[in-house]
Parts: sequence; structure tokens; C-alpha cells
Amino acid sequence: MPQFAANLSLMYTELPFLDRFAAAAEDGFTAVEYLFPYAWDARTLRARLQAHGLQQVLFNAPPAGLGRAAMAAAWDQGERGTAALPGRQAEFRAGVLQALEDAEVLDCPRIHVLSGIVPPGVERESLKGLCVENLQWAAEQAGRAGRTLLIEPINLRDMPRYFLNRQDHAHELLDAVDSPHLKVQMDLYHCQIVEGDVATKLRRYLPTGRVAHIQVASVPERQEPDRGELHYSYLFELIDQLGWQGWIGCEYRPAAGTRAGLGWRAPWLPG
Ligand SMILES: O=C(O)C(=O)[C@@H](O)CO
Ligand SMILES: [Mg+2]
Repeated sequence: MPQFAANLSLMYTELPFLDRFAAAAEDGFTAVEYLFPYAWDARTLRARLQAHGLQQVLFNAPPAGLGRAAMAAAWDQGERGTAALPGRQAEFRAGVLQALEDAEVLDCPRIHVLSGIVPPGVERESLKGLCVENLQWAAEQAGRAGRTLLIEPINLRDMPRYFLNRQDHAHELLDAVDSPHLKVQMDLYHCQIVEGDVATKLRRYLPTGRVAHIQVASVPERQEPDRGELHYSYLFELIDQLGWQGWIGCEYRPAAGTRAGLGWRAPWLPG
């Protein structure tokens, strides 16, 4: 049976961030993910998780910045990671170390590392070596800390010039980095927009054990997975048949209220 985690950055936005934990638990979620913890003291977030019987299953390393305040502000300033960006290695390393520290407090096993926006005039291919070198260093740190780092192919309509867009490119990076501590975050919304053939890709990649997290949303609106051009009930059954034991993050923007839109989950609730 697929297990769903609420994404508190996109869901429950009717509520202030810290109140979203309680709302997700009231709706029967036992796990959450969200973009970033850096605007908060991680102990405040841990207290919310514990108070509501939730586990944190994923968050992102900082998109850029040196120091917690700069890391917390970087996303709104347009930063989308530094793993593949020349001249940003100090920020990349500081970000990974900060994320690992927060993961310890939050008892979170997975951290998504963003690779960055390809600078104007630069060829994507030319950044691969640097990205591999950075990810090798980061995977080693993650391994020591008992965490798994993830990379996620993201579509270019939502994130123009983002470095990593295709599933095969993510798996090529895994080949090159060659670490058990680096895996793929397979977001089916992005996968459908960039390359399609989603069921075939699930059949190809889930059995490899190299996918450590799945995310879902309708395409193209990025809303509940009961609408749009992807037939999610088929995909959820397939994911189940493929023996997936991991989490599926609900990374969607509810069409008309989070709770009102949760009907799609009914066939997948335990008991
Ligand atoms: O945008 C997505 O999809 C994500 O999973 C984020 O963590 C990164 O933008
Ligand atoms: Mg995603």
C-alpha cells in the first residue's frame, strides 16, 4: 500500500507554517516533507513533529548562502542550489553541513540537494565534472552522518535553466559519483513534463534501488493527483506492484483547500 507524506510547503498553506503539522496529523498523515527548515530553530520543528506523532522524511539542503539567515533567504532571492555552480563551493559545502546538522535534530533520513541554475552563456555539459566532485564530497559527509542525499530532475518550465532535468541524467550522475549515499528523488510531475513514459520509467528505475523518494502532483496544474493528464490510480498500483517501500510525497498545490481535496487518498488509506 503506498504511504503518502504531506508536503507542508505546498499543502496547508491556508495555515501559518507551524500550524500545518497539526493539520496534516489530523488528516491522518504520519509523515511530512517540506522545502527548508532554516527559517526556524530545528528544535522548534522537532517539537511539532513529536507533538503530532509525525516523522520528517525529506527536506532540502539550503539553495545557497553562508550562515543560517542567508540560507533561509536564498530561495526567495531566486537561488536554486549550488552543486553544479562554479565559484560556489564554499556555500555548497556549508549548506550540506547545515542540512546534516538539522537532519540530526529532525531525525530525517533524506536530504535533497539542488544543483542550481546554469549561468547564462555556460553549457550544461561543462558543469558535470564539478557537480560530480561536489556530490562525491557531499555523499561522503552524508554517509558519515547516516543520511542519504538525493538529486531530483526538475522541469525547465517551472525552473528555467535548472541543471538537472532528466531521469537518465540523474542516474548518470549516480554512476559517476558511485556512492551508496546518493540516490534519486523521482518526482512524477516533473518526469511527465520533461520526458513522459512515466510507467516505463518507474519499471526501469524502481527495481534498481536507486530511487529513495517519489513525489506526485497532477500535470500540468500541479494539483491533487486525481486530475490532469496522468492516471495516478494506475501509477500507484504499479508502484505498489513494484514493491516500493518508500514514501510518496504529496507535492501539490490543492485546488480548493487542502482538506477538501484529500478525497483521492481514500482507496489508499490503511484498514
Ligand atoms: O520542486 C520540486 O519538485 C521539489 O521537490 C523541491 O524540493 C525543489 O524545488
Ligand atoms: Mg519535487
